[in-house]
Amino acid sequence: MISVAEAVETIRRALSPLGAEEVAVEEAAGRTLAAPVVAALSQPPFAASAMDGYAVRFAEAQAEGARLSLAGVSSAGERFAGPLPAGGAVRIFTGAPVPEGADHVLVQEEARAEGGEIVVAKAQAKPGNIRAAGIDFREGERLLERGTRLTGPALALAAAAGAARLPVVRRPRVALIANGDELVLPGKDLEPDQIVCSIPYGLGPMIEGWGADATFLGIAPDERSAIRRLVAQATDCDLIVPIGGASVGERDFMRAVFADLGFRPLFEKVAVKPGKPTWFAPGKSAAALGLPGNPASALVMAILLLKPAVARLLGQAGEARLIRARTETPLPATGPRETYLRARLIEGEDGARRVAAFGNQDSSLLSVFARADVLIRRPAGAPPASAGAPVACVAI
Ligand SMILES: Nc1nc2c(c(=O)[nH]1)N[C@H]1C(S)=C(S)[C@@H](COP(=O)(O)OP(=O)(O)OC[C@H]3O[C@@H](n4cnc5c(N)ncnc54)[C@H](O)[C@@H]3O)O[C@H]1N2
Ligand code: MOO
Repeated sequence: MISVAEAVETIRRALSPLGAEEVAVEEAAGRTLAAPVVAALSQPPFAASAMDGYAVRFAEAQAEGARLSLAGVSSAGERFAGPLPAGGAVRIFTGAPVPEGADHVLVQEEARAEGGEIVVAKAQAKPGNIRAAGIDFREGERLLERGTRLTGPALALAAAAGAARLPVVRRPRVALIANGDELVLPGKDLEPDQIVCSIPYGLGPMIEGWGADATFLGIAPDERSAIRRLVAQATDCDLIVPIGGASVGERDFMRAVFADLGFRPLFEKVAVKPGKPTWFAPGKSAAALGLPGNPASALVMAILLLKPAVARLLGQAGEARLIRARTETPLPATGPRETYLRARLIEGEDGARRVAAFGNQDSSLLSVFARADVLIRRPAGAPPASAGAPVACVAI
């Protein structure tokens, strides 16, 4: 059995980033850059006032009571024509170009207008209140790297730098296939021995949140031909995620059907709890990542393996950021599999973060999963941890 880290590495090696397309900046939220954003202009393009007041020469405006003659106005959008005359001041507004020759903006609260003159009402300590041209970024500067997920602030930066359209990676298409004679869609009356198929309704939004499109193709009964029919519908997908039927039971057909269809298994079990019967098999045009049928196992493995798979297709670095915290409760020793415990973070008043694992970690429990915000990661073969011990957590 391979470790989670090896499984992630295997998946990353087997998949390659998808092609690019161009979208308008207002359409690009949540997309991933396929090429760096390079500034087409400098920001600010000119030295700009940071305050409303008067553009002056510091040396002429330093002393309280100094008088300067008002030479004109510089507004945001319309600059004062010409340089600042000797002994002069230019009325200026925040964001307006600073006239040539001025090296200070006297804020209006520290000045008095008297007829055509400005009187300095408070001695000035040092020149300031001017934003130099290009302090945010300069033309030609590389601002955002390829593989960056476009957040609001990143898009504001791209727009400020003159990018009206952006090269982004095509959204990966992920198909979900449920499997099991016992499963029915939500809202249907249950016959005896049936349960509701729930996992796709959790995976779909998670996948969309990672930047891919998810389609639930339906439930295949435990029958090879039915599974094959659903797989055939996933033709234009990049990833197929069969759920359940992954284990060793006589009716666990998933891996076998995919193998028959030419998908080449690279791993069939992972040394992790929950989620051991997780498998990965790249095919000709798509790769299959099979998740276990137990709901918590499926969702844990989606976070640990499906998320990095989507990140790889998007050309992202995809390193999971770990959250450090101290465990609120003692934790048992782990067995030979790396173990992930559903848990809740508690922000301590002292700024120290604590994390409380739920008491029941059964891999069928969605009631616990829905209340969890992190997974505590315990290494394989770890000894018991006492309350207060530091642990690493993965965000859900
Ligand atoms: N003898 C062994 N038995 C099992 C082993 C093992 O190593 N030896 N592994 C166990 C582990 S660990 C897991 S996890 C499960 C997963 O098995 P499968 O992937 O084959 O899952 P199923 O048997 O199809 O289903 C398990 C469980 O989950 C329910 N399920 C399935 N799909 C859905 C869905 N879409 N929505 C909600 N619930 C679903 C299903 O009804 C079962 O209750 O195997 C252990 N057994
Ligand atoms: O790994 Mo299973 O996923 O332990 O319940």
